[in-house]
Amino acid sequence: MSLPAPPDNYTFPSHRFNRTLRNADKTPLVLVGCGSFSPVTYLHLRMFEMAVDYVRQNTEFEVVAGYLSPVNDSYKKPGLLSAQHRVNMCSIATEQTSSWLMVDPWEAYQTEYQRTAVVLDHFDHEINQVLGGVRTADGEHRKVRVMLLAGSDLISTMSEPGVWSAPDLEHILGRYGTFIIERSGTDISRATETLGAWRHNIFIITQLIQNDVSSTKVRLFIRRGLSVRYLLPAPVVSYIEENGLYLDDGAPTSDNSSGHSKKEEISKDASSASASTS
Ligand SMILES: Nc1ncnc2c1ncn2[C@@H]1O[C@H](COP(=O)(O)OP(=O)(O)OP(=O)(O)O)[C@@H](O)[C@H]1O
Ligand SMILES: NC(=O)c1ccc[n+]([C@@H]2O[C@H](COP(=O)(O)O)[C@@H](O)[C@H]2O)c1
Repeated sequence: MSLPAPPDNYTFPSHRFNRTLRNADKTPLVLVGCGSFSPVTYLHLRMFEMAVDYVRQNTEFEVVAGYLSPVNDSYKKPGLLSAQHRVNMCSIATEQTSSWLMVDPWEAYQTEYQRTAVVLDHFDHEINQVLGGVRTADGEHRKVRVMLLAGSDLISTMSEPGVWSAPDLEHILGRYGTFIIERSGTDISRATETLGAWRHNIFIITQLIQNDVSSTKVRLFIRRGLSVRYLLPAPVVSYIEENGLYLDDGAPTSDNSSGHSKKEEISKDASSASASTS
């Protein structure tokens, strides 16, 4: 797939990228979490920790980096605050609470919505072509595997007609693969039953300590004047308070007033994707 030009002044964040593989027998892996992150919560950050534990205990991969990729404003999901605020909140959360997570604003700062398949291609390009992959302690080059990290609610939309194009599913699940964090309210076996062809590339992670925080609930609490402390990092709570975010339903979110639903938008993108890839 062809990649759009990078946003102005863009550089791929790699300051926390582990460029030397600890175990030369393992395959280097980068986890990419795509989502609205409006706002980012502790659960979003924990998804990466759960994935790292799962990878270490159950797979032949070694995680060398983890990225949050906030979705573009054109996604037009209700409650989607501007990309700038969402990127800022994700950056505050990762820089102040994690030693290895990074935020990539490439997708958020594009001039239009970018499908997840294209976002994964962007990561693959930056990591394997531009950075040149990683090396073992002996200096041997290794290509890095890029995989999507998602909750089971997102994966269940892959069986809904019109949300993802068939070529995109093949691209995401066949070429890259995914780690799925189970989420209460989604039946994981039903969510994945139509994805059997890519079973070898789909890893399901059980939440041993159930956490059903969602950005929607956080936004609702803020609107009602309820505390959201300890649901998201304290510096993110301060950022929200200082900027008066999420106090009312509409402003100052990104423009979601055009009347288009998320599904209509994605469906439109997905069909143009099918047309361009077939
Ligand atoms: N409680 C949770 N358990 C498992 N996965 C989650 C949970 N919350 C979010 N995710 C996953 O995090 C990713 C980013 O999601 P997103 O930013 O849309 O969060 P959200 O909290 O579901 O947002 P919203 O409430 O605005 O729909 C998605 O893959 C989603 O499935
Ligand atoms: N066709 C697609 O590429 C497609 C479809 C639906 C959601 N997504 C992605 O899923 C992520 C999370 O979406 P939600 O916030 O709606 O759960 C976003 O990054 C969005 O871009 C991609």
